[in-house]
Amino acid sequence: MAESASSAAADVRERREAVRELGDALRQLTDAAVSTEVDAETLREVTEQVRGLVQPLSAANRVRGQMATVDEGARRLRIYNPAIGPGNPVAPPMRVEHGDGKAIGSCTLGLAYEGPPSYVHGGVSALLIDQILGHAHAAAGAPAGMTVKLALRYRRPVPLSEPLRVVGRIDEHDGRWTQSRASIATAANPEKILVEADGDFVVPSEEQAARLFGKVEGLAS
Ligand SMILES: CCCCCCCCCCCC(=O)SCCNC(=O)CCNC(=O)[C@H](O)C(C)(C)COP(=O)(O)OP(=O)(O)OC[C@H]1O[C@@H](n2cnc3c(N)ncnc32)[C@H](O)[C@@H]1OP(=O)(O)O
Repeated sequence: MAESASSAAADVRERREAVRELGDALRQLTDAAVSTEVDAETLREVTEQVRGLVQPLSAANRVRGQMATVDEGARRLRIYNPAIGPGNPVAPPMRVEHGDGKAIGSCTLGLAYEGPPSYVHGGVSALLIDQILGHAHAAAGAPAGMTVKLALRYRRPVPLSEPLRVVGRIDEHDGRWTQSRASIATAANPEKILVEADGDFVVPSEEQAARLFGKVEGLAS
């Protein structure tokens, strides 16, 4: 029994590693796809090859309402999270550390995240900010809730292809409700704030949580 449990755990670890490798390969592919200038014939050849990859992956899959079997609980490691998940090709992925009651994220964004030419799309900045504020709750020891308000000020454009520093912290904590603050700067010039944001988060009540998430399979708290 103990042996089969440890072999199941080893299998999940192995799949987790493979998911990360696939995520890395897909990010390379995405970067190549949004920066390519090859001719139409080459584009169509590659399209056929990529279509051929869908079926093997879909042979066993999950749908809405099922947690990924490679996740580690709802709050610890979400491997397909679109901001930090190494398995999600949409994710840069941002790496997050905690220090001094704050959450600090690092990432470099390529052409897949371009908005104004050579700068980051404003919606991508909002994604990173929302995520870092989630981690700021953990860094401050506050219960993690859901974003109910996010206000961003885009003070200067955020450059592509430069290491970024994303910082989030909690200002006020009152029961289920928190007020928080975040910023984006380049790692090279962390004092010059490019984007700043205020966010309000609310922890769903038991009744709200049951209504929103009660039917999700594999959801560990
Ligand atoms: C390891 C880390 C991983 C970190 C993982 C990182 C995760 C990334 C973070 C991503 C987060 C998201 O994107 S979340 C996805 C985007 N957000 C959403 O979809 C949320 C949608 N909104 C909702 O579903 C709802 O607003 C709920 C369920 C969240 C809340 O319901 P509600 O009806 O709006 O609010 P309600 O129950 O009235 O409760 C509000 C509570 O807050 C209090 N409250 C409200 N305003 C204030 C205020 N100004 N000052 C004090 N308190 C206030 C109220 O008194 C009440 O407390 P009391 O009187 O009851 O005590």
